[in-house]
Amino acid sequence: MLQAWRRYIKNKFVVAVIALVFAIALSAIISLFKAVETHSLLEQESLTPAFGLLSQEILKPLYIAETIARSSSIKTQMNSSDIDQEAIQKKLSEISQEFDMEFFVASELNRTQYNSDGSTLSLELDRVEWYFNAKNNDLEIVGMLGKRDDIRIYFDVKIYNAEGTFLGFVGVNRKLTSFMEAFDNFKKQFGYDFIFVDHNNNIVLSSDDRFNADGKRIMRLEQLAWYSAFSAQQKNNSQLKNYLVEVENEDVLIAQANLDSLNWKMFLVNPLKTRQAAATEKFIAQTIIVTIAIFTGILIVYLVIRSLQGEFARRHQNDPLTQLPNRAQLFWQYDKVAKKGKNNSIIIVDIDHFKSVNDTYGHSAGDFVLCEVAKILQQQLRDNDVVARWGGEEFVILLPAANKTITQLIAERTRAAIAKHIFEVDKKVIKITASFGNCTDNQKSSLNLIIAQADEALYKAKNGGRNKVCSANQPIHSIPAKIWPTVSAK
Ligand SMILES: Nc1nc2c(ncn2[C@@H]2O[C@H](COP(=O)(O)OP(=O)(O)OP(=O)(O)O)[C@@H](O)[C@H]2O)c(=O)[nH]1
Repeated sequence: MLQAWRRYIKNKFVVAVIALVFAIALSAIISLFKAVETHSLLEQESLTPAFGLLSQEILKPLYIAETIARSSSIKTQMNSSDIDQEAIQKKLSEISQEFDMEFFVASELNRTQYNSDGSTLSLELDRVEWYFNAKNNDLEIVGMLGKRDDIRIYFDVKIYNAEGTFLGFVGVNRKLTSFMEAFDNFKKQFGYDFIFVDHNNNIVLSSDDRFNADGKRIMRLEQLAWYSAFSAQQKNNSQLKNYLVEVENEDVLIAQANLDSLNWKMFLVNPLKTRQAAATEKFIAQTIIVTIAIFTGILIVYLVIRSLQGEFARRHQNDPLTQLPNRAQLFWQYDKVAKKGKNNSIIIVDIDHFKSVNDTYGHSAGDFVLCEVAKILQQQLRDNDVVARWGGEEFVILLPAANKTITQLIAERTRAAIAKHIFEVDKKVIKITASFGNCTDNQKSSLNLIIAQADEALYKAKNGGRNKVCSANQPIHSIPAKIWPTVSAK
């Protein structure tokens, strides 16, 4: 018994270990795929708002200024020496309100700047330096940034007539306060810094204040450690790219976007250390959760299969000799019957002097008798009755919903059927009889208890001379607990 338990526990342990290893391996694979997926998603999620901000705050004013510079109505106005100031300022004021930016048009012909707020400015050589610098510059669009405390972005786009003659500028300026605030939040959330550089690799604007120009000096891209780690090819790349560079033993992810019309580049700089730690934590947490889920799943499936196997075995276990249900199945059948109602009866049938059949005619003759008796028992019973081989030369009949009188009648009829049956072995007729003990229970008692009482009655029948039917008359709850061993289905 102890050994069986040890074996049982050992088997369970092996199953658990196999399930655990399997679960860990499977969950690691799942988590890995998931982690790669999550990482890409995070990457995407973290970059999308940056590009969103970029297009909303920087590119939009630029595109609007370009569109105005190309519009034929503006060109016609600027080409004329008699500019309709009212019309042009009305137009600029409308656009300004619509897009929440300030615009101006600077005319080369009459050297006047018309602002969207209705004011004008005379473009005199000594007073308005930017105009003459920008005019003489090769760049078609000039981008500039104001001071950090009232941060604004300025774009001046050159206007030409159909013949290619320079007519002046369309200018736009936009406050970048919301851009900087949004980027500060973005930096807190994703750890990125942004850096804008112009065509000379001068840093025009950065979310890291250390890199912004302070009036005395302008920082250059080449002064940044991660840029020095770029290869020559990477430095010259004008495409939209992601690079992974190592700076002082730390991985830094750089995303580069080019603002072609301005000749600017924008870099998003992300030190990966914190993100890697977060990704590792996420991976471990995911692996643990998935492992527990898979392990629990496997164990549940295993236990369900075990229980179904037990149930199946109990239902279908038969005695190999007589093909009658065995003791385990009888218990299972009784449980079913007992749940339904009271008045269940048990008859124990014990072949008389069976030992002498074996001794006289041999063991196979004894087997033959057992099979014949089994057939007789089955023939005598109703469809719902169950006859099982209890062991040796003993049979148990379960009569659901049968009262004492019916039980006695059935037992008596069966006894008579065995007694008058002709058992013929090797052309010799063997006289076989059986003794019967029965008990009717109306309290849904355990099968062990009912059988114990039927057995008492059988004992009386044997003592009374055999080939007899005796009934138990004691109330069932007063029976001393002589418990029959139950047989497990395994
Ligand atoms: N042939 C055969 N004999 C069995 C089988 N199982 C048990 N027996 C025999 O059944 C006999 C039972 O003998 P006992 O318990 O002495 O009972 P009995 O001879 O029937 O005597 P009473 O019950 O007192 O009438 C034993 O000889 C067992 O070996 C079986 O499967 N096949």
